[in-house]
Amino acid sequence: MCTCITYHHYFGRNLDLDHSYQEEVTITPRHLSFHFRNGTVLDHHPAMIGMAYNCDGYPLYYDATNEYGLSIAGLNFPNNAVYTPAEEGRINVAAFELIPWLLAQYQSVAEVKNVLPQIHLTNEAFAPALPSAPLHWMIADQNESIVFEVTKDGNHVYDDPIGVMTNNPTFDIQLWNLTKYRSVSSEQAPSTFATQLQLDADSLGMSGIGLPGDWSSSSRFVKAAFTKLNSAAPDQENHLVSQFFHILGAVEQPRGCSRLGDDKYEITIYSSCCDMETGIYYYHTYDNSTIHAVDLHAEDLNTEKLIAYRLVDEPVFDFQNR
Ligand SMILES: C[C@H](CCC(=O)NCCS(=O)(=O)O)[C@H]1CC[C@H]2[C@@H]3CC[C@@H]4C[C@H](O)CC[C@]4(C)[C@H]3C[C@H](O)[C@]12C
Repeated sequence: MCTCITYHHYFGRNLDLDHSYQEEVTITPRHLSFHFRNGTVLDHHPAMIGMAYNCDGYPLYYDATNEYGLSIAGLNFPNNAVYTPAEEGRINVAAFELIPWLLAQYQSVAEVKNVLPQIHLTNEAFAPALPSAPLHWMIADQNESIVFEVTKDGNHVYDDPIGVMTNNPTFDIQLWNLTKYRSVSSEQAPSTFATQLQLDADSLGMSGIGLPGDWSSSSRFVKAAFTKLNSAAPDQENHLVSQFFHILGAVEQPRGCSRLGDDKYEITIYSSCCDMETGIYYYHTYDNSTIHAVDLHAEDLNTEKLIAYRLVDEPVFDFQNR
């Protein structure tokens, strides 16, 4: 499972999975030539930065942001995502191509909103060993967020007024589910149990009782939404980035709490936070909580080959007395 959020001008996600594909922070320069399965070739386009599994020089992005700040993340959507074979006369885009297709051609969510209804997502695999993954996408810029889902009844483009997305069920149900929690609060609430019984508060934070604490997709949605929407951070770059990771931290998965089988557990492999204004991609991994950063504009972007940075994932302790 995964969780994706926007916060101020930042966009990022937790990638929750039992193993890493050796993904890397990956910069696609402006002249990498994209040969899309529908025949379109784009050999100059805005540069992009994000997390990708790089296969033969092609970036299979999980999440990415382009030079204009347009950002997209793919999240698991099992049993709901429906891709079908390419059809003549439609804008066929293989599911693995959606991120580069949009980031190479558009600058804002407003533009993307107009094209998504026309796109036909196909089930073409990148390679036989990499069949298409059942995904849905959160797409954002500095002004707004949307969610794109293709299910058995077609394309859905939802406004995402809270800037949060997780996995199943479909986005309309995730949003509606929030109504169950309409009375939880970050304030110190008065005793309302019954007029004839006044109950003292044992601690702070009690008005949040009722918020889910488990790691299911719909629970993470509620908890991430609550944490983000009540978030208060000093309005300075470094504090906002730090706060961003705390919001994602509220729904991160410690190894052991969600077992997939034998020795397999779902964990938060990495958490990312991309500055949509500057193109700086911040991340930390499961075993290294130092925030590392890669700057899109520190590279020569007028080139043709992927630029990739391996994730730092070794535990490191910074001793203060030796
Ligand atoms: C699994 C991940 C979602 C995390 C998640 O939600 N895990 C819940 C598991 S569980 O459902 O709870 O058991 C998703 C998110 C993005 C995906 C990659 C996108 C590019 C590429 C597309 C190709 O077509 C197939 C290979 C490819 C590398 C994809 C592999 C994998 O699919 C990725 C990592």
